[in-house]
Amino acid sequence: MRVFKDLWWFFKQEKTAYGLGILVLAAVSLFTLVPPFIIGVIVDHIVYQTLTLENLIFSLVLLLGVGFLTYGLRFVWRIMIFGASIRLARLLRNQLYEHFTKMSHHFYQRYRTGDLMAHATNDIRAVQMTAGQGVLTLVDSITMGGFVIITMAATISWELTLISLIPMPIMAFLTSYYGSLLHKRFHLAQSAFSDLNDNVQESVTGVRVAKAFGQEEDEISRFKEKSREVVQKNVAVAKIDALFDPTISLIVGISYFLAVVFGARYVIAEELTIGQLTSFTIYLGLLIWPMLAFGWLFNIVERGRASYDRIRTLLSEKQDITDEGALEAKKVEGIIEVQVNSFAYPGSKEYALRDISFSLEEGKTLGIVGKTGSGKSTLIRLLQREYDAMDGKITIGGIQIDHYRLDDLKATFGNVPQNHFLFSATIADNVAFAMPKASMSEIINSCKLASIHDDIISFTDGYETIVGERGVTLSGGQRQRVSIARAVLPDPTILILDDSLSAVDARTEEKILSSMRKSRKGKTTIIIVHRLSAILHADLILVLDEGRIVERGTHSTLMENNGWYKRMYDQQQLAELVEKGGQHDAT
Ligand SMILES: Nc1ncnc2c1ncn2[C@@H]1O[C@H](COP(=O)(O)OP(=O)(O)OP(=O)(O)O)[C@@H](O)[C@H]1O
Repeated sequence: MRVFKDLWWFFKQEKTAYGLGILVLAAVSLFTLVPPFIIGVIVDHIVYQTLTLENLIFSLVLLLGVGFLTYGLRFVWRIMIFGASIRLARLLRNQLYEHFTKMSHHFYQRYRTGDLMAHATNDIRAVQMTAGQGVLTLVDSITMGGFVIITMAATISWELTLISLIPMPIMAFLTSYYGSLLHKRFHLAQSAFSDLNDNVQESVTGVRVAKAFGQEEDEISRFKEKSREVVQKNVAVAKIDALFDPTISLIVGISYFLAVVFGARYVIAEELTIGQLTSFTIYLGLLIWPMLAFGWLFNIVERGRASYDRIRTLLSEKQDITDEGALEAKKVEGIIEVQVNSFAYPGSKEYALRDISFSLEEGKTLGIVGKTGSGKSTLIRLLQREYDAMDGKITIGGIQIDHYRLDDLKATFGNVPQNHFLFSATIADNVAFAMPKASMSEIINSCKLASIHDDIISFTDGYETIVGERGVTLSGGQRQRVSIARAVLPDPTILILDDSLSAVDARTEEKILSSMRKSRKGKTTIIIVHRLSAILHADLILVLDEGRIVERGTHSTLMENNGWYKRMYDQQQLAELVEKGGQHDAT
């Protein structure tokens, strides 16, 4: 029952709904006691042949009246209690969603998407059940059960009541035992479901890779295996679930047996009337629901507790990048100065960056190159404050980046990440993602800048073309250019292109870069590339290797250096020449 204590904050917040709902529920329990009583009285009238038409009509009207009243009241408590539980689900869903959106990359590395989805659906449903069905079963088993037992004992026979209730403690013991078993098995079923969710999510996302490698059969059999596991674990839950009802029916059956055997003896001894025994057996029938409710209560509460614990654990995950210590709102601008002595990713022992120091005047272009895994993306992640835990400091305009507000910092950067993502929406909406109020001409301008405008207008629906999940209807190069258009639309103070031109040909790349040079005059641009011809005009080029800067300068100074940069540049030039069949480009 601890979950009720844990959810107390919500019950307090919804005290009117729960207070009224519980009162009405109790009133319904009270009114339910009336019909068995009336039936007992009518039976006695029949037995003693004292039934008059007036008596009968009066009793029937009373039965009808009580029937209609409980009908109305049942509607009211449902709206009150179940309505409140739906509001709790909405509240938790919103809290979780808000929390997810605030969490950093590190969080998403630790939790699998499938798990997070399962928490946001199944767990919330289980908590909603606790706040709705759970409260209902708790209140109903206490009020209805209590009222019925008191009425039986006070108005009919306390001895017969005691005898008929003898099997009850066994039921309490069994239901609590089943409850704890259920909790364990439910936990396993839930994690198997999370696993399956994860598997589906990964398979759907990677379906093209699976097809390309002819791995469909393997994927299908992996899925079947996971699916079989989920079924197995859920059957294990269902087996315990299935024991609840028969156990309760058996115990109720024994109660009936005791009531009829001993009740008949009381009737023969004339200590009870037949009408009273009739009422008694009907009351006993009324006890079935509270007993079932009692059994279900364990079930619901066990699930609710496990789910609520998981949700709270998620919600208690601290945001690792916060606004704490930030100044008042301030535009982020000025010279970028980086002094990173060392940085390792959380949980990793290896340093991803070491002794990185450079400065970049506002409006200049920085090129970052180096072998794969040399730390290029890491450097720009630190610059955008995606990770905090580093030894060193990064300032923009003389102010440490963690002294800026996060919103201000985010508004400064336009980023085209390596693994860009297009939403299942129109191209125009995708481009305007960071600036939903952008005019159509602004959207078109940024698409022209990204050299994607001509492609877009060649589609039947032009800018209204819907791109599928992750942009499956567009080619890799087109998707890259839509992402570039999205990043340049707000005309960011600092634009970052992280290997964002890899899928376009050299000529298009040059076209995009030269129009950017024109349109972004006076604004900072950071370009990470593998094709060195893209950064010939950069004001500063850093060559990284194993997390350190091994060369720095402009294209011409680096060429004089005779190091990795020159070797790489010459190699790439040669490769390009070979590609063109040994012909120098005349254009
Ligand atoms: N989230 C992470 N957690 C732990 N280690 C990471 C993480 N991201 C990158 N690394 C490691 O940090 C090092 C630098 O990676 P980074 O992505 O910065 O390289 P890169 O130069 O951008 O490579 P590429 O050219 O392939 O994009 C690599 O050894 C990589 O394995």
